[in-house]
Amino acid sequence: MATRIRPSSKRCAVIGGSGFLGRHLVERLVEKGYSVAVFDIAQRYEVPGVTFHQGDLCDKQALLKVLKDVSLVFHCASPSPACDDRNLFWKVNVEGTRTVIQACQEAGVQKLVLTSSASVVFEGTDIKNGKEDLPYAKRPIDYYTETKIQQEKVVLEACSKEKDFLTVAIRPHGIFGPRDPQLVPILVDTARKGKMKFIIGDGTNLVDFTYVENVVHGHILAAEHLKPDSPLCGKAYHITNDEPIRFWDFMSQVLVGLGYDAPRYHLPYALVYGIAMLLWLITSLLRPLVNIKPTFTPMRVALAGTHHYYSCSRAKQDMGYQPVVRLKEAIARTVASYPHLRR
Ligand SMILES: NC(=O)c1ccc[n+]([C@@H]2O[C@H](COP(=O)([O-])OP(=O)(O)OC[C@H]3O[C@@H](n4cnc5c(N)ncnc54)[C@H](O)[C@@H]3O)[C@@H](O)[C@H]2O)c1
Ligand SMILES: CC(C)CCC[C@@H](C)[C@H]1CC[C@H]2C3=C(CC[C@]12C)[C@@]1(C)CC[C@H](O)[C@@](C)(C(=O)O)[C@@H]1CC3
Repeated sequence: MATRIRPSSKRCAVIGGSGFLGRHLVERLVEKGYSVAVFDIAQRYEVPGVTFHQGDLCDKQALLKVLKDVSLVFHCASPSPACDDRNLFWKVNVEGTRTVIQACQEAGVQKLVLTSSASVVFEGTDIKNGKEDLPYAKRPIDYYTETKIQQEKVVLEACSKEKDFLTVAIRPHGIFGPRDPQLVPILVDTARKGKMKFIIGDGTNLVDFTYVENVVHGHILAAEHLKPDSPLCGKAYHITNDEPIRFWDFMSQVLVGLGYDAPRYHLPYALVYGIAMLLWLITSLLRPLVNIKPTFTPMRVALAGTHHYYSCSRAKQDMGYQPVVRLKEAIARTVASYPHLRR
């Protein structure tokens, strides 16, 4: 019987490696001596020693070419949550992830690390120190979350010691840091439009914001601890900064750091949420005619006005996780990295 020659455990592929998290992950993997192949629909940078493969993860043949000689795959690709395109989310996050699993199994990949999201358990109501055993959201707040739930289920169910294919899911929350295309740019855009004067709710809600290097650290630890006899097989792990902060204090620190005023006036949560729902409904109905993207979506308002912070004790226990960059330093580094967004 022909025996398959196993590729080195340091040969990996990063699907979605051109994105914000993906690129930070690629850079750290290279520093740690991994040989890295990036698979993404777009190539946005170059790193010596990293090979780039442009393709859609829904295309199994394209994936197979890249995965045939790697033992470890990180899957951190997703359409942007802002696109709100249900068909695209299902095609890429659910069907595409099934294709990734099939391609991994056919190519003989041994480990798959998925970037999921802590929002898979978020329904718009308070979560305080949430653990991984919270049930998946029954009524996910948007299409992105709906498909992140299905994606995580598909990946964790595929974990099989018999097939020599192990999977684990990392659930980060509110990733921020240099080059993030979402959090700081949207925040500054909102401030420039004069809409960041208001605090939604009483302003005391605690939230996790997680520095990108800590998220990267969690992914690599997960990959290195994922073994047939380890507790990680087929499980999900919260990775946070382990320093919940008031949502509005975080926003204020970033805004003030960039020279903008901190929000001051309070608006009732229920009122803003109601308006956001109405706007979402109207823009959805108008979508065939015009594509309007409201700043205040129901998801953003829910995130801004509720508690949502998560325990990462499972990651600490099973993989020795500890954040490597504290929040104060993380905010300072992030603010310094956006000189072009200063007032
Ligand atoms: N940013 C956050 O706050 C956050 C929080 C929790 C989880 N996540 C998850 O982390 C992952 C990375 O997020 P990010 O913020 O870096 O997003 P990003 O948009 O910067 O990166 C996603 C990458 O996926 C690629 N991609 C999209 N569709 C693809 C396809 N069909 N085939 C191949 N590549 C494709 C994009 O080109 C992009 O480079 C996502 O899975 C996201 O759901 C993000
Ligand atoms: C207008 C608003 C009141 C203030 C603007 C800030 C806003 C842009 C960010 C604050 C929290 C962020 C966030 C995500 C996107 C950007 C924010 C809404 C997130 C929805 C991106 C996808 C992730 O998977 C996420 C759901 C997660 O679990 O981390 C994010 C949650 C936080």
